[in-house]
Amino acid sequence: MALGPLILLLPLLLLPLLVLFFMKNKPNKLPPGPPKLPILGNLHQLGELSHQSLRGLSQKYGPVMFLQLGGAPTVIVSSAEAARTVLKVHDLNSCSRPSRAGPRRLTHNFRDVAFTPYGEYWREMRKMCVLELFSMKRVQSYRSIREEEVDSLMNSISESASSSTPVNLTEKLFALTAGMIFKIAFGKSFQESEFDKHGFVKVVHDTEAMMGGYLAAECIPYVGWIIDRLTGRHQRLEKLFHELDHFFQQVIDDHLSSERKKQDPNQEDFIDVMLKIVEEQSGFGAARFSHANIKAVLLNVFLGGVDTGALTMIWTMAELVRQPKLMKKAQDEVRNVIGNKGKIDENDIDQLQYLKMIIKETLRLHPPAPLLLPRETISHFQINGYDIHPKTLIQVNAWAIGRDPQYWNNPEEFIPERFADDSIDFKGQNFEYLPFGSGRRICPGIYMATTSVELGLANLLYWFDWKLPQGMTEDDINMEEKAGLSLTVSMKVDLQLVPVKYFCRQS
Ligand code: HEM
Repeated sequence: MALGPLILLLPLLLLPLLVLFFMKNKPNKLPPGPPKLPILGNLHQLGELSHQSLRGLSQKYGPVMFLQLGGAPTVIVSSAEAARTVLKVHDLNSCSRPSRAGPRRLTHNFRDVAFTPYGEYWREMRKMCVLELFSMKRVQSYRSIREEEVDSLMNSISESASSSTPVNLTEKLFALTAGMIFKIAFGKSFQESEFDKHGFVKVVHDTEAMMGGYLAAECIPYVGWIIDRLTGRHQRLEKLFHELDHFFQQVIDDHLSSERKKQDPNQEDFIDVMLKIVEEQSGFGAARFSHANIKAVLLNVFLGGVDTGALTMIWTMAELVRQPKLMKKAQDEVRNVIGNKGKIDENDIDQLQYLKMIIKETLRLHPPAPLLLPRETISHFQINGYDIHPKTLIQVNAWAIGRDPQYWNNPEEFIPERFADDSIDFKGQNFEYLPFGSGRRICPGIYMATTSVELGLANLLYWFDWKLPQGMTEDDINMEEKAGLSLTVSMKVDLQLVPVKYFCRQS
């Protein structure tokens, strides 16, 4: 048979298939969003304080907004209702994480819990973390560590108080949370570790930048990898990986050394706990739990535990010193509850209701992770009638939601009393208030975080009055946020305050 007529008939034969194809892939209703550039998409509109620029854009385009961030289709969620739809109604559809190159490298190919895409392995890791590392019982077992670290900070502040010199609270509080995490996770003193203070701050911030940002290779096809090499980003990632890996390997080796003293089973550090799991190999299906898993989890703990807690305390002190009436109310509370006891017991903290409101208010105005951690969708769903496709990045702007006048009166003002009736908390059920996220991926370290933050702040308020350095007034405190592509947001300028002894410490 001649082929000519067959070729002519081909379009007719294919027509039904084409109709079916287009029906199945009918144009979708994506959320609205700003116009985009070729290749970059909307990356150029993010700015260095992306939660702020995204709030600006969402005021124009709506609480469910579509952006193309380089190669990544992204939906920005900026209302409590839309956050509820993503984090509760469609939690299972949207609880994965994007597989970016920075986290992939630093977590030994996603052997951690925080950055690992959703699946059986993540479920096992999350279970292990929740039951073994961050449980209430385990966190309580570290009480003496928290108390020792806070005590040593109070002693060092006392020295500055004797000479009436300002204290760099940003550095001190960072060293406090680092001190706690080093002992809890690595069984090692921060002061005696190889990281000096500034070196450590830098490592934490570099790691956050790598975890939060993109490599050009991920955004710009074909040539992106060249840009990463020219800008040095690729080399920085490799250097950081080796630096962290060397440190984690050293602390693991110390634990395996025959010279190490037998640990009190009631106060095992995180490495002790995880080395036992390596030995027993329970759970984790076919995947073996190895030293690489330990290192990846340690990285999460190091990132989750140090910066966030320190930032919460720093922003709190900055807000209080700007409003002396609130500072006094908080100090009166803690001094009345503790009296002349000269020691704050963690059991006393439950009575510090005003302090708890203050911490909630700080986390509303200054959530340490303003866009939570990025999520990636697994399957298609709709929000407000818009289609959200699989493999879409979802960012919830918790910072913008926490300052939205639709949910909060005088949202830009620091008013702890708004939490007086206790009906709103941060456990992920109030979608207008999400400092720890919500749903399957909610922060598993809430209890660990709040115990350290409450103890640290209660002590700062009990032992000292706080004055501004000479020549400064309350309005001079710079409350701006530091620009940078990071997962967390710090104050632009370090907080320096002068401590004045209220009680004399017996050290
Ligand atoms: C004030 C302190 C803290 C804040 C504000 C905070 C906030 C957050 C947020 C917003 C997320 C992402 C939630 C989501 O995707 O919905 C998260 C996840 C996480 N946080 Fe925290 N966090 C804090 C302290 C801690 C501490 C002390 C630890 C442990 C030492 C920790 C460990 C983690 C881990 C492992 C995840 C990942 C959970 C997962 O993906 O399954 N965090 N945190």
